[in-house]
Amino acid sequence: MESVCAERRVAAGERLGGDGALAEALLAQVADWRWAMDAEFRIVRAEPLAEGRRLPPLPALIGYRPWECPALVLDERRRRRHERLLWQCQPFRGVELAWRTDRGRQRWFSISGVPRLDEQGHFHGYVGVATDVTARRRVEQSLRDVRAELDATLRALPDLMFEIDGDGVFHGVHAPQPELLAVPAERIVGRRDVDLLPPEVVRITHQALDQAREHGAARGHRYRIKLADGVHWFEMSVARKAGRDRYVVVVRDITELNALAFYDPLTGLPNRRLLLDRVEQALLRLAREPDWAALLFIDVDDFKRVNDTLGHAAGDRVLQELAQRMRAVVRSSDPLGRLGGDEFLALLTDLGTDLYSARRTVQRVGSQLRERLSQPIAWHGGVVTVSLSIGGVLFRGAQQPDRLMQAADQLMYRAKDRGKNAIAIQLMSALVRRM
Ligand SMILES: Nc1nc2c(ncn2[C@@H]2O[C@H](COP(=O)(O)OP(=O)(O)OP(=O)(O)O)[C@@H](O)[C@H]2O)c(=O)[nH]1
Repeated sequence: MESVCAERRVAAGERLGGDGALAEALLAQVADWRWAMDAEFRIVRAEPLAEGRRLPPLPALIGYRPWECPALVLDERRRRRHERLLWQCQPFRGVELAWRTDRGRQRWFSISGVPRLDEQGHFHGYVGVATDVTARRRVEQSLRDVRAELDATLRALPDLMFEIDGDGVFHGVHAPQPELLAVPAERIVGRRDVDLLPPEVVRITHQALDQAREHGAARGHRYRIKLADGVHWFEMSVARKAGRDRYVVVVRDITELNALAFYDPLTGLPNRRLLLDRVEQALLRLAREPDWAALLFIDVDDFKRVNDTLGHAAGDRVLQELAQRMRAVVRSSDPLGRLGGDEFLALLTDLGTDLYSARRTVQRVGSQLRERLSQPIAWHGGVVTVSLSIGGVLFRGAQQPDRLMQAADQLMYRAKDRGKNAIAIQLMSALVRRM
């Protein structure tokens, strides 16, 4: 069947050959040089189709089979396929082979050929043309290089990556650490974020998408999600894909960074920054409520002595143990944290509307803190015992955080002045008159 087609093509060539100059001109438009092979597949002719084309030295091919010619580079797989076609006397097109030039560079040619058959159908070799496809091969190679570089970059990044459209439908997922996914990767593509993620995460995602739709990119959108090993914090960055309502979303696990930025590494309590932020948030809420609240400034007595007599490591151990005991006394919903050194702060909220019972609660929490925290702490076969001085300021309504802190600090010093291991409680309104 193929050889019948080939014969037809040869016949057509002959008809065109009637107007040889036209056929030549046409051929020169689509190819760079032509060649002929004998029945043993040896190249017997190789010549340019037009003057002035920069071609490798074509005579270098003469007398060789393509796969034996030193100038041509044909890998084994391609060689076998090509040789098989020739042995079957099949026409072929678009076989690409490399030509190594003397300057050590490669040029690529796409070769097409048809068998030469005589009237009895006897095979006499091949004729064909070749086209320089080096430019296209170089573009393909640089695309492959870009792709390989992107792949390597992706593999080096620990971040989760998603492709999502403006309606929140996922079109792709890249998860080098699958344990960070809230939903297994194979269940994500083709589904909407609202069906997979908690509403708060969906809200933050759409905020980021809206921003990226308008400005091209969005950064720094943070959210938390509960995974198998606990709560993780993530930061999301989004970039819009050119000209489409499609977005690349990069999600970084910032749980550890977050912990470093907001938690005291020694005690695990909120650090000064997070603590003051939480206190400010709570004060905003309390300003609209009738309930009393109290800010406690807690300072360890003679803590320097622990460091000086038992060493810094003993001091660290004491601070860790005190923090744990404080956490057990103060309600978990109330802000508690380490201000620095041996100073801690707790905000007791929702103490009710009755001043007398609010004051009694503050007194009770203060006593519990002093009682529990002064229990001996084991250290290298012995024990360490410390006491606390606490200043407590009772307030309600709108308050300025720094004024409250200042008042609680003053009261803590009043407790120290009374010989330490004491608590001093006062109403903010009474203090303000004297401040
Ligand atoms: N081990 C340890 N010591 C710390 C840390 N941060 C601060 N300190 C020490 O805590 C001590 C705090 O001492 P002060 O509050 O000035 O004084 P004090 O000895 O507690 O005396 P009073 O406050 O008057 O009862 C200093 O010696 C600091 O070096 C820490 O993270 N670990």
